[in-house]
Amino acid sequence: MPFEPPAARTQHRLSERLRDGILPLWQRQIEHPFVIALGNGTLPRANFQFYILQDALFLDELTKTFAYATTKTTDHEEMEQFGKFLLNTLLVEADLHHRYGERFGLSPTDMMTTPMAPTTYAYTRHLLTIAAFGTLPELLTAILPCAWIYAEVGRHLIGTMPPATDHPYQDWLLTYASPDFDAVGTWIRERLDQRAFFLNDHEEARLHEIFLTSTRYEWLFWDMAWKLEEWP
Ligand SMILES: Cc1ncc(C[n+]2csc(CCO)c2C)c(N)n1
Repeated sequence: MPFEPPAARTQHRLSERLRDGILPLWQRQIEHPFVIALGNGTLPRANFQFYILQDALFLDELTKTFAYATTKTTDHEEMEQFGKFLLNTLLVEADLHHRYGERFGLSPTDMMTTPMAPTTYAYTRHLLTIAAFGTLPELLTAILPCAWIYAEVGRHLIGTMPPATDHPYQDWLLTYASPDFDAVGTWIRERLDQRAFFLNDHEEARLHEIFLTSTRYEWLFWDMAWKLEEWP
């Protein structure tokens, strides 16, 4: 059933209306057993390895959504920012993956020849379809949960239990709890909120649907790595 936004626009900011419309699902991200085990360091290495391999494939496609974003604006500041996100996604994440790849004895070829699991495939098709055919507000909405949820998960995990120096996933936790990473989500929210003024109810309803779908896929991504998802 399509998502029904609340009739009254009680929240001033569109980004807050989007999140408040699906708060229970939002909360369930930090309650997922994969996230809890990642935070307390008990996550089995096989699950983390599966996650890192799938995430490397995911990030390659996310990079392409930023490339599409530059074609949907004439504002130079936005074009510059999308270019920075594109490069940053490639560099920072490649570095994180490279380090874990080395630790787990995985070569870049191992990483790139791993097939996408069903959820990685479905989530990236969702993002790329909107990136190719959608408007800029639709694209910003599609990528917002990915930036926002990771910043919240990072902050939550570091806040509840600062990782010991021998924590196996310390790099991952510090990357996503860093203010630099939080700035990505903040910038996307600001841009989206600025554009919200020009959207009619129908267009806003479409954004609620897109936001819900991306948030569902973020939850499914943890779940995929927890269950080591396979194709039938
Ligand atoms: C499934 C999945 N979702 C979100 C992120 C977090 N993330 C990594 S790079 C980037 C964009 C800005 O560089 C974001 C949001 C992830 N790693 N994997």
